[in-house]
Amino acid sequence: MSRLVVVSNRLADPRKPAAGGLAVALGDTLARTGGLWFGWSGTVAPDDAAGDGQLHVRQAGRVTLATVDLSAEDFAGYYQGYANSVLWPVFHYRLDLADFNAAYVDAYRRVNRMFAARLMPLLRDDDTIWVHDYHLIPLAAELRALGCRQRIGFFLHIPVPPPLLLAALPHHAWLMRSFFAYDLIGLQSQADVAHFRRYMLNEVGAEELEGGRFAANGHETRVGAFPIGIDVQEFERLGQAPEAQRTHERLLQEYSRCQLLLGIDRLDYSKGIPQRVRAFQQLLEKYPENERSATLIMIASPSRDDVHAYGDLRQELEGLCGAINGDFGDLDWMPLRYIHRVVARRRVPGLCRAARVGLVTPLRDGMNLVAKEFVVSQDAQDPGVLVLSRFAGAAEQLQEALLVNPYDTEGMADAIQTALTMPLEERQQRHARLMQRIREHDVHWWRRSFLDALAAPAAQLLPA
Ligand SMILES: O=P(O)(O)OC[C@H]1O[C@H](O[C@H]2O[C@H](CO)[C@@H](O)[C@H](O)[C@H]2O)[C@H](O)[C@@H](O)[C@@H]1O
Ligand SMILES: O=c1ccn([C@@H]2O[C@H](COP(=O)(O)OP(=O)(O)O)[C@@H](O)[C@H]2O)c(=O)[nH]1
Repeated sequence: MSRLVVVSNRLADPRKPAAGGLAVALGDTLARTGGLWFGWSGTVAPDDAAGDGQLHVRQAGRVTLATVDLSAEDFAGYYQGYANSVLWPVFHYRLDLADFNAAYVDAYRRVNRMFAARLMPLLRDDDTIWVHDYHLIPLAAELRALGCRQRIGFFLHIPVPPPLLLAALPHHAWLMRSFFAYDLIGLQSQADVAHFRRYMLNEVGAEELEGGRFAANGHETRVGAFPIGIDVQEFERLGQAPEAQRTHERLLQEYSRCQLLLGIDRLDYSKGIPQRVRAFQQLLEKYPENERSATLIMIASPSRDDVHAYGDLRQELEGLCGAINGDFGDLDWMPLRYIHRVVARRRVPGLCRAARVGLVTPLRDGMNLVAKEFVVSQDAQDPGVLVLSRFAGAAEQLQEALLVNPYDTEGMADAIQTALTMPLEERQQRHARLMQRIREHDVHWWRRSFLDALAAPAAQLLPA
């Protein structure tokens, strides 16, 4: 059997908890298959250090972790710059937040070339290479230029915007053509596949062949939707462990007179956090029976702090939360608990189980694994209700959630009220259907279906 080589910017030690869906999912995948995980070490080398690109190799269970450092200049230009100030906002439909600084794309190319050069000597002939996410779109082209002949698959964890938005990227033609160096491209949803297809046909002039294949300039690639899932069994085990149980019991005690609403996100403008807070405020105004009862716990863990737009968001949010607590709070009740810290993953199931309503309301999101974790954490006899943005990738699968438009404050407040007052039988029915879908399409299904498609002959049809 060929060895799996996973390449991603962000790594996690598969034996440790991690915030961020990509690291969580890849950790779960590699813990099962073993293999090599290659990417950024998370370290920015000081200017006088031996230099960027220094390779560190260590073993974590069955997984070999091979990581490289970045220089301060590359970290700023590649990670904070092109990846998170250009690609992230554009792919999340936020052209207004994009910073098209010409130096960023140079750093992005440089780091992708450096990654390819460091990875190449570690590869074996029969390896299967699986590259992840927007940080590394040109990596396969760089590897091919160095003579790499192994099969290379790519999975994009973030959404694909409509072609005209993509075309606003100054280097879109170069970037999008570099996808043709991959044998297979996986996207999160059918909506993403539709946008990708239209871009390839309209902007690249690619020829569409059978089975999700596209051809242009003598190269061919395949594209399909492979919605990422969670490790349901592992998450259920986590939920039964003492730490999750303790978290659950402590919350029930502390908030015994309250109905808890919960949001867990990285503090990111794509997650619609201020919009959610405004909807909660509207709930308290429009349905005053919730005063002294409905309490929103909002975990907004620190993320990409040095990127401008993230700092602005933090300020906005802190102002909003303070205003709501000031306007509605009393000596013995605060409507909102805002926590700007990472919550250990082992506590997440206990937190979710204590909540009557899970609020997952991004303006745009590739998938959103918290939506799935919330459902799996519930007591099937007395489950909480998931309020889910129709703009999260997860909404294509989780149709039995209460789907909302996060831009519609009043509509969202009404949906939260519906969730808070939903009869037990309806909650049970919705939960059972959601569980079935999440179990069927778990992280192992995701890995298997992607890797099977990558191993299959190019002409084989992709799953619809
Ligand atoms: O690595 P960071 O810059 O700290 O950011 C964390 C991750 O954020 C994004 O996660 C995405 O992947 C999830 C799993 O597929 C998906 O559910 C979510 O919708 C995406 O936003 C990013 O794509 C990752 O590269 C980051 O590691
Ligand atoms: O304080 C936190 C915040 C998030 N997470 C985990 O990080 C992942 C977030 O993944 P998601 O797909 O929802 O969003 P992303 O952050 O990747 O955009 C989920 O597994 C969360 O349980 C966590 O463990 N602690």
